[in-house]
Amino acid sequence: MSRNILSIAGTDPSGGAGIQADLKTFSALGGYGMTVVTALVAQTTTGVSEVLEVPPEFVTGQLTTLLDDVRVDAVKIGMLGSTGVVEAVARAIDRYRLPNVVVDPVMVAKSGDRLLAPEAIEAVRSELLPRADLVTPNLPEAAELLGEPPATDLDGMRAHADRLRKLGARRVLLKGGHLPGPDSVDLLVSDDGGTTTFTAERVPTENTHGTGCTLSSAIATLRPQRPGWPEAVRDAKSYITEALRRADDLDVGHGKGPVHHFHAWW
Ligand SMILES: Nc1ncnc2c1ncn2[C@@H]1O[C@H](COP(=O)(O)OP(=O)(O)OP(=O)(O)O)[C@@H](O)[C@H]1O
Ligand SMILES: Cc1ncc(CO)c(N)n1
Repeated sequence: MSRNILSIAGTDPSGGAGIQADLKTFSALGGYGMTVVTALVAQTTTGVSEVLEVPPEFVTGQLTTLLDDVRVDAVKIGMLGSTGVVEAVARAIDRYRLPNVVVDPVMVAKSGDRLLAPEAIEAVRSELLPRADLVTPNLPEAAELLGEPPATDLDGMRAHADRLRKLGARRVLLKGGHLPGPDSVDLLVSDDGGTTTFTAERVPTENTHGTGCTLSSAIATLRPQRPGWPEAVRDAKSYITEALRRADDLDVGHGKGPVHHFHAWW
């Protein structure tokens, strides 16, 4: 049976992050990809120049139109932008009992540009985390959600992941890509409180645009194809690592280029 995977996120005309990265990832990993757009973002490998938010009522319109027709097997939630959109998405998760909800709490692009209004962080904390089967923050995002300084080592990451679970997320994958060191280590805290680390050798590339979007989309796509979350995370981590290793094969833009979503095909 084919699996339908939905991305609820913003756009990236350069194709490396956001909805575009999500669709490529779903497709590369054997999912049928679908999208609900929350914001139109004028951005490329060098940064964001403009954002046009989609009104919350129209996000709801897209969701109800789609979900009244199509069965969804997993959801990846990325850039939401505003409190109203966070609330619209939370209502749809409840109304349609959406399964396998992966929340990537996107706040700031790699270029440093904000993708979530500061006042919307509270809505992500109170409305979205309790509805997430898995939340996938990077270290600064976890720190913002907790109102604490970012973790600087694995013990600190464990403490932050535990606290995010106390805020209601069923599982937390805290991404350690921002820590220095020869390895890039992510920490999964499962619904029973058990922890698993996923370690990959750090790839020496500047082309890291959209890594977070790609990882969360890979997990959402693989979850219905694997026995559990740890297996989905393990195989998603292999996918993003190989996509990073092959990123320099592409020739896209003058800044931080995209990862190679179709490395297994080309
Ligand atoms: N240079 C690298 N080599 C290997 N793995 C990496 C590298 N950079 C990031 N990763 C991995 O990529 C995944 C995404 O992590 P990262 O911390 O970069 O996400 P992010 O900051 O949310 O990304 P984004 O900028 O797209 O929002 C994680 O599994 C992380 O460990
Ligand atoms: C639309 C969008 N979502 C997420 C990110 C995170 O990098 C980005 N740059 N753009």
